[in-house]
Amino acid sequence: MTTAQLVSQINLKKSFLCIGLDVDLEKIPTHLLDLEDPIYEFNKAIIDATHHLCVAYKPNTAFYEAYGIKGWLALEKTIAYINTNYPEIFTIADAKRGDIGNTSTMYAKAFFNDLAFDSVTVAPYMGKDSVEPFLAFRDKHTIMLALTSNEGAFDFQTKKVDDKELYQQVLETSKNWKNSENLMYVVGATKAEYFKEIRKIVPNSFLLVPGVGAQGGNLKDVCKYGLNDNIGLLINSSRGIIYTSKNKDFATAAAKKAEELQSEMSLLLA
Ligand SMILES: O=c1ccn([C@@H]2O[C@H](COP(=O)(O)O)[C@@H](O)[C@H]2O)c(=O)[nH]1
Repeated sequence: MTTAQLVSQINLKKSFLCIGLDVDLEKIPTHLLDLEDPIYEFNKAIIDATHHLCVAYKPNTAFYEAYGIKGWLALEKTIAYINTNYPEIFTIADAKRGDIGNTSTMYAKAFFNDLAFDSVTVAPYMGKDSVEPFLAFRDKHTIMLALTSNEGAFDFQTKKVDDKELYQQVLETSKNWKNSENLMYVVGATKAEYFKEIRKIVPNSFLLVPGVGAQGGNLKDVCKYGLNDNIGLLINSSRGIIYTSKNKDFATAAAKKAEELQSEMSLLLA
């Protein structure tokens, strides 16, 4: 999916919501556990109930890898289900990869070619030659960690390097990499006070913003400086939406939560 197509979906749905599909078997309704593939059945129900309210889904691969081969198959089936039934939805593999060049190429092939995700998250720590293999996939998007939502973000990301904070260096440096127009960045909703500065460095880039909901981030605070002429934001909520109810009504309960966020977004876009 191109950025223009993503923006057009946002305008159509009046939503820049991304729903995180972080499936934990201990948190899903128990009646699903009797089924052949509970993870997939849970996702399918959530997707069918919420696809009109969001523009993106973000499975975090850890929640699938934790269940071994069954988990990976459920991930494969989930992304195929979205691509087949809701091709207008932007898909994000939250895998936080990045390695020496030839290894990164294999990661990129796994998520872009084999699983057919639109995008994958990568860590910038190993630098340019670890990220450019992802950027070489011109019709895909690479979403690089810039300033993360967790407390530990302050351990390194805000430390000064050559007079600038490390996350600023990451943003500025990456703009010069080959095919950098395919880059988006992760910035945590819990770091709302940094968005003004971040928008000075990357005014036009899309930002994937996790941390609304369970981590306490606030949509309005992020939008104050985060929105740009192209909207430029994908706001993620995972636990805050998908685990609203543990009963048989879990999918409609999730849709209700998603609708609350979508309504707030539609007002901010008006
Ligand atoms: O800085 C980051 C980067 C990634 N994440 C991921 O986003 C979701 C958030 O889930 P919630 O349940 O809405 O808190 C999860 O997959 C994280 O690994 C992040 O939170 N912060």
